[in-house]
This record gives sequence, C-alpha cells and structure tokens, in this order.
Amino acid sequence: MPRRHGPILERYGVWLVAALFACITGLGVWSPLHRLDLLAYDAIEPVFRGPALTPASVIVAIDDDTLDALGQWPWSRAVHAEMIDRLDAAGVAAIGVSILFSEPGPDDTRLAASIAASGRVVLPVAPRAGSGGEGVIELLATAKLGEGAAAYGHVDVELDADGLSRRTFAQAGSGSPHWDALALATLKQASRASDGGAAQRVGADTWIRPVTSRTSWMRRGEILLPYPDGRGAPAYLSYFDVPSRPELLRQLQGKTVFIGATASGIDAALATPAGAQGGRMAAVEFHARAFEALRSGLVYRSADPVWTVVLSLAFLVLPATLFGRVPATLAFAGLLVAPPLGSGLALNTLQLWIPPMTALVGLILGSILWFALHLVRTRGSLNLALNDADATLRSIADAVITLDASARITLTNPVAEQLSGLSRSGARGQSIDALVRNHTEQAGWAIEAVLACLKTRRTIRVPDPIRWTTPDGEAHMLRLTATPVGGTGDGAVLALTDVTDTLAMTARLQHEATHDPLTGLPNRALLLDRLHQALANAERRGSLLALLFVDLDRFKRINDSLGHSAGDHVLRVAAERLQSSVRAGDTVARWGGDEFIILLDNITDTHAVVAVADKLLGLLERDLRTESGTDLVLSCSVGISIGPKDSKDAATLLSMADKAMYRGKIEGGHRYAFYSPEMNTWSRERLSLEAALHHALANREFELFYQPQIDIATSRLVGLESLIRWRRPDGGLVRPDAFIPAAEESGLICSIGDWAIGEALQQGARWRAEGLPPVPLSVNVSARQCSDMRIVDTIRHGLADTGLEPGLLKVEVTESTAMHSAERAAELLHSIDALGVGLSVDDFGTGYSSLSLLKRFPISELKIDRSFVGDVGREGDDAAIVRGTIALAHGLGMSVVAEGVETQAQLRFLAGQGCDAAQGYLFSQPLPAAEVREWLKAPPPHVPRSIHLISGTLH
Ligand SMILES: Nc1nc2c(ncn2[C@@H]2O[C@@H]3COP(=O)(O)O[C@H]4[C@@H](O)[C@H](n5cnc6c(=O)[nH]c(N)nc65)O[C@@H]4COP(=O)(O)O[C@H]3[C@H]2O)c(=O)[nH]1
Repeated sequence: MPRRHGPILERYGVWLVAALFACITGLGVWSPLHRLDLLAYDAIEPVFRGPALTPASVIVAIDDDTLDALGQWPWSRAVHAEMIDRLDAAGVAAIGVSILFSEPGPDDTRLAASIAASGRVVLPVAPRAGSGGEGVIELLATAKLGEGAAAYGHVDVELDADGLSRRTFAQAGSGSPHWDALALATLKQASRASDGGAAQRVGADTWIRPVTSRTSWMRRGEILLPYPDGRGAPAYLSYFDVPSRPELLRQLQGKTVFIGATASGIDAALATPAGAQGGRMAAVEFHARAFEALRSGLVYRSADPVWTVVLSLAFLVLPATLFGRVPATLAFAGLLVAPPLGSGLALNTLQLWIPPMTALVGLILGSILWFALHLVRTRGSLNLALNDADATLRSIADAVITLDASARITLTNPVAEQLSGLSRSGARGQSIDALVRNHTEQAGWAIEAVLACLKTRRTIRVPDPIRWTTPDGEAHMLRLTATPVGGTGDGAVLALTDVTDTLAMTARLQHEATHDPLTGLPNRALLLDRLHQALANAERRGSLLALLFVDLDRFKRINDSLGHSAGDHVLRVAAERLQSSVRAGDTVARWGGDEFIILLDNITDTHAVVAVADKLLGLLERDLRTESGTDLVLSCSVGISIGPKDSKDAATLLSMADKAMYRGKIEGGHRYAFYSPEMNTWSRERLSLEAALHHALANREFELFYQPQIDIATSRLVGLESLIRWRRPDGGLVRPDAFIPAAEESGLICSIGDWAIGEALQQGARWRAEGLPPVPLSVNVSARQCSDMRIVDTIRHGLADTGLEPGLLKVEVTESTAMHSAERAAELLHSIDALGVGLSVDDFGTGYSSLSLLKRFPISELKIDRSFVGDVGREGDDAAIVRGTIALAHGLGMSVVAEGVETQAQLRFLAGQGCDAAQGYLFSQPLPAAEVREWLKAPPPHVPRSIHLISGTLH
C-alpha cells in the first residue's frame, strides 16, 4: 500500500497554519521588513498621491552665498530683525523660523521688537536630551524673543528604521504633546492671517510651558509626509537677496516664509528618501514641505500594527481560496500585486499607510503552504490513481505493454506476461522489436505500428489481427493498437486484444450464414456471391462459366415414403457425390430442397461441362443404402446454362439453368440439358398447361376412349385399353402425350390417374349393367402413381363401389416403372395382384428389364411397344425383339399384346410368332365409350376379315 500523505498533513495542517500565523506576527515586528515597507512607501506613495496645491510657502535660505555676502555665522540678531521687518512690510502671511535663538544675544532687544511688531513669527521648539540622561527637555528661544512670537512649533522629526526622515508629529512636547509641529503652527498662523484675525502672542497662549522639563518627550498625531519629489515643493530664495531686491519682497505678499539655514556647516540637515538619492535635505525645507503637505491635505498616518498583522493573516488564507479556481500563475501574480495595490489605495482614499511587506510575505508563505498541501494531496491522488491503474491493468483481458520513447518496454500487465512468457521485471528495458519477433511472423506490422505511433503521436490500429504463439505453443489471434502517451516523444501503450474466440465465432457465424447446415455446402447467398464474382472474372478474362442446376429425381417420393431422416441421408450422400464430381475450385451449393447448383468457373468450352454432367449422373446412379437398410438408386436432372454466353446476369443464368433442368426432368429425368432460347416459351406454356389441367380436372373435362384388343387366333375382342382424352371447352380433343408429362411433373397425374381408374371401373359396371359381355379393361398408371401404395386403395375402393369383378380390370405399368425400384414395385404389384386385378407391362422393350425381376413380379401380360411392331415386316432387329419378347412372355407364362398394329403384314408376322392379341389402327382407333358398345356385342366385320386373311395366309 502506498503511503497516504493527505490525511497526515490534514491532521497537522492546523499546527502548520498556526506556526505560519506566529511567523507572520513575528514578521510584523521584524525590522528588515520595516525597511522594505519604507522602500515600498517611497515607491507607492508618489503613484497614488492626490493632486497638490500650488505652493504657498517660500524658503528664505541662509545658504553659502548668503554667508559669503553677509559674513560668518552667527550674525548679529539685528540682521534677522531687519529681515522680519522687511518681510512683515512685504505682507507675508506667516514666518516660520527654524533657527533656535535659545542663547541670549546682544541684539535680542531689537529682534524681539521686530518679532513682536510682526506678530506672525513662529519660533521653533526642539527636543534635547536632558542632562544626566533623564528625560527630554524642550529647547526654546529666549524668553525675551519668545514673548513676541505668534506661536512656537516643535521641530521634532522621526527617524525611520532606514535612518531617513519621512514623518513628524502634529503635537509633541516634553511630558505631554503640547506643541504643534512648526509646519502646523505656521499653517495655523498663516490661516489666521488670511482670515484677518489678530495675531495671538505666544505669551498670551496658555499652552506655552516653561523652557525646560525633565519628563519624557511625548508625541501625538503622526504626520507621514509625501515622498519629497518636485510636486508642491516650496521655492528657495537666498537670504541676502531678499532685502536688496524689492521685486522679490513684493512677490512674497500673502506667502508663508520659512527662514532657516541651508549652508553647509550650519544647517540641521536631515536624511530623507529624496536626500538618499541626491543629498541631504535642510531642516527648513522639511518643515516647509510639511507645511505644504498639511495645507494640501497630503499627509498620512500609519495603520495600527495590529491591523497590519490581521490583514497579513488574511492574505495567508487568500491563496487557498484563489488557487485552483484561476490559473496558478495568474493567481500568484494577482496576489503579489494585491498588497502594494491595497496600500496605494488606502493611501489615496483613507490617507492611511498600510505597510504591504508583511502581507506580501504572508501571501508568499500562504502560497507555499498551499502548494505544499496541494503537492501532498496530488501525490496522494497520484498514488491512488497509480493503484487504480495497476488494478485495472491487472484485471483487463487485453495484454498491455507500455513503451518509452525509444520503444523499450517499461511496464507489462499479467496478460502480456502470459503471452510473452516474461515477468514484468524481465520484460522491462527490452526492445519491443525483440519481444514481438519471438512470437509472431507478422512482427513487422506490430513494429511499424509502434514506430508510427511514436513518430506521429497518433493512435495506430493494425487492421488485421496478428497470429501470436505463446511460449507454451498456443496460437492466439491478437488485434494490436498503439496509443501515444504523454507529450511529444513520451512513449506509447501497446494493447493486444485477444480476438481468437471472436474470430472463430465470426468464422462460424459466417460459415453458418453462407452454408447449408445439412450438407455443409455453400448456400444460396454464397453461391450468388461467387456467381457474381465468376461472371465478372469471366467477362474480364474472356472465359466462360457453367451453371449446372441439379434436381434429384423422385426425391419427394423418397422423403414421403422413407421418412425425412432417409431424405436427409440421401441429400448428404448426393451432396458428397456432387462435390466429388467437380474440381476443387468449383462450387457445389445447395439451392434448396433437392436442388443443387454447381458453378464451374473458368472453362474454355462446353466439353468440360458435359464431362462433369456425365460424371455426376454416373456418380449419383451408384447404389445407395439408407440408414434403415433400404437400397436406393438416385438419379437427377441437370440443366446447364453458360455465362456470359447465355447471359451476363446471374439471376437470368440461374433461371436458364432451372428451365433446362425442368426440360430434362419432363423428358424423363436422369439426363442433362443445355439451355436453349425456346425453353423460355416452353416453360411459360408448361405453366399455363398445368393451370389448365387443374381446371380441367375440376370441370370434368377429361374422358376415356377405349381401344379394342383383338385375339389374333379367334378375332374375338379380348380387352379394351382405356386412353385418356382432354376435351377442351372449345370442343378440341387433346391427346395424352400433350398433357400427361405436365400432369406427371406437377403431381396432378395422381388425381387424374385416380379419376381414370374410377371412370374405367364405372364404365365397365355400366356396360355390365346393360348386359353387354364382360371384357377386361386396361388402365394406364404412371410411375408417379406407383410411388406409394395409395393406388391399391383407389383400386380396392373403385371395385367395391362399382361391384365389378376384379378380373375385368388390368393395370398397365410401364417397364421402367416396374424395373426402377424393384423392391417397392414388387410390393405394389403383389398388392394389386392380391386384389385379383391383372397386371400388364406396357411399352415392353423400351427399358432394361431384368428377367429375374420379371419372373418375381405377378405380371400376366406383356405389351410390345408399337415402335418395335412398326418395322417387324422388314425382318430386322425389331422383328427379332418382337420374336424374343413373345417367346420370353410365353416362357414366363404371360400373354402378349402387340401395340400399334396397322397393317396386315404386321398382324401376319405377329400371328406367325404366336402373339396372343393385337391392338392398333388395323382394327380400331381409340373410341369414345358410346361407340364401343357395338364392339362389345361383336367385333365389326373388318376384324374377322383381317384375321381370316392372315389365317388364310398362314395356313
Ligand atoms: N401410331 C399408332 N398409334 C396407335 C395405334 N394403335 C394405338 N395407338 C396409340 O398408342 C397409344 C397406346 O397407348 P400407350 O402405349 O399406353 O401410351 C399411352 C399411355 O402411356 C398414355 N396414357 C393414355 N391414357 C392414359 C391414362 O389414363 N393414364 C396414364 N397414366 N397414361 C395414359 O398416353 C399414351 C398415349 O396415348 P394415346 O395418344 O391414346 O395413344 C395410344 C394409342 O392411341 C396404331 O396403330 N398406330
């Protein structure tokens, strides 16, 4: 804990102040200060003095010239008598004489007569030490002379501490202050004269005392005189000049004349402040100046020393009130000026002299005391602040390193110690350069920042975090800020903020924001970003990019039938396979649901794109086993657009790839398609077609046509295949090829298929109800209808509702539907078979049937696709396929129906191969239900004829 000085000082501060008080009081009586006060008086008084009157006194000086002219001193008192007579005759107001006529002289009678005749002469009284050192006696003129004097005035002048005379006293005297000062007495006399009052004789004055006294000298009424400069100073006349020059005498009318010696050797010269500069002042001048000062009211008195001390003590506390509120230098200067200024103002207004030095010293001491207190307090606060700063440094999570102006370490906090492996003392004095280089390869950034901060005195923040390795080998990412401290060149603080977790979190958040959580692939946002970049790059480089829109075929079915977790598994596997089909720099993104987008950047031609498309089709096709053990075969449709060839706009490119994918899907899926401009219209048509199909289903615009199937051997009707037609409100008839793919893609095929099954069953029931012979009805079902077992319920309910025998219904599934997902197909076919409904494989030969599967399915009939039947007459591959199919079907115990039989030759060939039944335009086009009625009664004549014809040929 640091030492707390503040309370200690506060505890003893009272004593300190008391000591200062005592000191000030002592100073109040300390003579060196008095001398300074006197000097201050001499300097201040002339500045603050009020205006003086025009001098009314003249000094008639017994100077050296007079002595030369009138002979050696002392003279006969008749000379003085004559002077007084002349002055009196000139009409002077008063005559102050500073010559002591204390010894009787031969011409005293003459002089006494003149003094008495004048009645305006003021004679001096001087204090003299009594004989034997007892008391002070008054030295007056001889009684004879004094009798006629107008008044006596004492010439007692105070000698200040510096040995100079500045003051006299209004009254003084031995035993009591009963004599006016010579100047005052003369002034009174002059005033009386101007008032026209009769001169008062000394002898008649009651306060005239005996010549001697043995009591001590008493004074009253201090008269502090102005500094003796030129202002208001009386004029000088030489004693010997006055009688001889009548013009001078005339000028003296109404004036007050002071007669005294100024000649060297006989003058009673006084040392005055002015005298100290230019010589001593004759006593007569001192009294004449006192006279003028009294007359102008420019005399002062000294303040009571007690008040001076009190005032000084007040100055002692002034600093405490002033410092801290105004700038210290201003306050100090103001306080220094205050005492002399106060003294000057007191002189000017109160005519009171307050010595400023004690106050000044008090003030200086007070200031020192205040500064000492302030210093101690500041030190205490600094210590506290240091403690706080240290605690803060220790508690903050940032590493803090303080540096001096030469980038050497002065302080480190615990986090910095941890990061550097150096203790505070170990680090102190080290160069930051050396420390940083030991822990990071990006030391250059840190050092540059520090040097720039020291040089420019600005905070420098390194924009990228630096990688820092601690002595334990831990890696941290630190953000570095260098902040200057103090004034120019004082150093800097280096703060290292650990942003490892923040960066990891940011990276994680960024990854989450830009990646699909299920597959870990880039999401839409990231793909779009990369696509924009790739487009910009491609334009700049003149290269190409390909966008592959991948949509998994039948994914909804997988999801619906196997559950979402299987669906998720499939998506993850698909994502991995797609990823492995491209280069490292390409982007595979999940667009949503079962849609993926592959961005192949920087390609030169479309061959590479085809290669990738082929590769991914092949990879996806590989066996896949779900977590629940179900085997699946995936396939996908891929739409491809090429940028910037197809478009420079990302959104347009995406839409193009989507359309191309859609086209591929419509065309059966498991293929890729490049975008071509006509897809635009096609897609729009497709959308409006889907909408119209919805409408058609709701408005019952569909109807079933029936195409007869003829037994080749007997020419009998052995079956009717129901074929859907869409009768538009305008009467036009639309064939299934024009709308079944759209219905399948939109999912509407399930509803349409349900309707077709129900309608066929109802029609069969109606014919039965009409008593027509029972003929099996075939119904086409699409792959999508077989994706779940719902169709089994539809058939079951249809049979139950119509009461038709199950054996009169035959379900036609395409070869690819049956073979694609063997397990599920087997389950479905067995369920349908279990209802007693027949099963037929449509379009046989167009797919890749597995014989073993075929054997396991409960199929009763194979239908040879009409594409094979068309060419059988030419004995080519098709004839071989037809021949083989018939043999295979018969081998498996199935009957065979040939589709698309149009000619006798085809019929003949089929008959020759033992084909069971035939269906085609040779016998009939698909017919509306109403027209089938005749067929049900008996096949029309052209049918048996056709059979007969070929029978005849065969036989
Ligand atoms: N060129 C030629 N064609 C002949 C001849 N004999 C019959 N055809 C046509 O061949 C198709 C036979 O039907 P499909 O192979 O099952 O092929 C059907 C079937 O796959 C599908 N389809 C028809 N009705 C439905 C239905 O209700 N549901 C489902 N899912 N598909 C249906 O639409 C396909 C086309 O049906 P359609 O246009 O009616 O075309 C019928 C029929 O009119 C002939 O001698 N020459």
